[in-house]
Amino acid sequence: MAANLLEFNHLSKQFKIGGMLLGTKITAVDGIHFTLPGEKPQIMSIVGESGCGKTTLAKMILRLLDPSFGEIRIDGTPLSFYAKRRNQKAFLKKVQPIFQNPFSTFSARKMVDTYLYETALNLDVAANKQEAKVVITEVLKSVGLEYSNVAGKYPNQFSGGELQRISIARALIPKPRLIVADEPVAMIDASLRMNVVNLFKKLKDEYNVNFVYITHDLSTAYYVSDYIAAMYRGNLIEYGLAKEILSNPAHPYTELLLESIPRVGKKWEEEMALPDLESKEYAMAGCKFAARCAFARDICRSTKPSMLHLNSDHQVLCFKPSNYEIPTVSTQNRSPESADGNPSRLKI
Ligand SMILES: Nc1ncnc2c1ncn2[C@@H]1O[C@H](COP(=O)(O)OP(=O)(O)OP(=O)(O)O)[C@@H](O)[C@H]1O
Repeated sequence: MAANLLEFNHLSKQFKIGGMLLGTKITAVDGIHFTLPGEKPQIMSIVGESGCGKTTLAKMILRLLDPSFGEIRIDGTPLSFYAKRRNQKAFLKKVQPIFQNPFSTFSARKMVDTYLYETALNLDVAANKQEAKVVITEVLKSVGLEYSNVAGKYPNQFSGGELQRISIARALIPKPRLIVADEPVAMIDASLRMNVVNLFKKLKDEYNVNFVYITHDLSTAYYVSDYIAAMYRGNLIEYGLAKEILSNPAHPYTELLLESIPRVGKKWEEEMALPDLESKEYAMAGCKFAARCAFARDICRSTKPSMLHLNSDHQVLCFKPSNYEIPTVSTQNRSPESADGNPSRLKI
């Protein structure tokens, strides 16, 4: 049996904020524990509003940040294996990043094809410039660009969308196992976003490559995802096959996110503005979403939910689908039913 592509084992990342004396800790990623199967290429979207921990998680997958607790494994190998200097090139051959802003990915003073040549030569994909040109021509073609239209040009001679396609081409050069794309379309005109995201779908099969697609924009995740991981204040609140989650969201927060889909291009954080709650929510005793949840009962405020496996393809961090029952809480502690169960929809 193929190893899982990714395993997140009780993964947490804490940051210290504030001064030495009055400082506090924020748990940006909080005990995340799930796996992404590896037998065929997948696109897993990590979705959630601003500040939920998506970028922190992406940085840990890319080894740009070390976990505070827990570990990530890729194809069964802990990422700590790649910390050794002699294994770092192997990591770059296996995992490639695409960042949000293509204009800061490429220096304004450097021709963009220089980056492509460097990647091909440094990662041993090509032995010389001539071989590199063949590889570069192929990857550019895969993202819909001609070598002759790219070579010798500077970043400011391209649109944001073109430049992001060049970033994707560069990431493809070592034929990686995984590409981690953190908000890759956030800086691109709304009308061009789907072009870029649809490329992931095409490249997934063409290059047998997996994608972790990080976005606050569920409307694009909706079309490309095989798996969806929804995050809220550092917690993984729902995870599973995209078609399961999209047709049958189990967490009230995921439901709200799905309701926002028709409003393509709207950033959730623009309407879900509750910044004063943020630090309180991170430190809450119970479910971090309880203060905003139309279904919350006392148990949600007092007790942390644990992951409930609804079926083999779908899990949720919520008491509601289990009818507010948890094995570890005695019936005396269970709270009385609240109101009508008819959600007054939160405005997002
Ligand atoms: N280096 C850091 N030091 C302190 N706090 C941090 C640091 N990086 C992230 N955080 C905090 O961790 C939380 C999660 O941040 P993160 O950037 O991972 O969220 P996000 O979901 O990617 O948000 P966005 O979509 O706005 O980038 C936030 O409260 C953020 O302020």
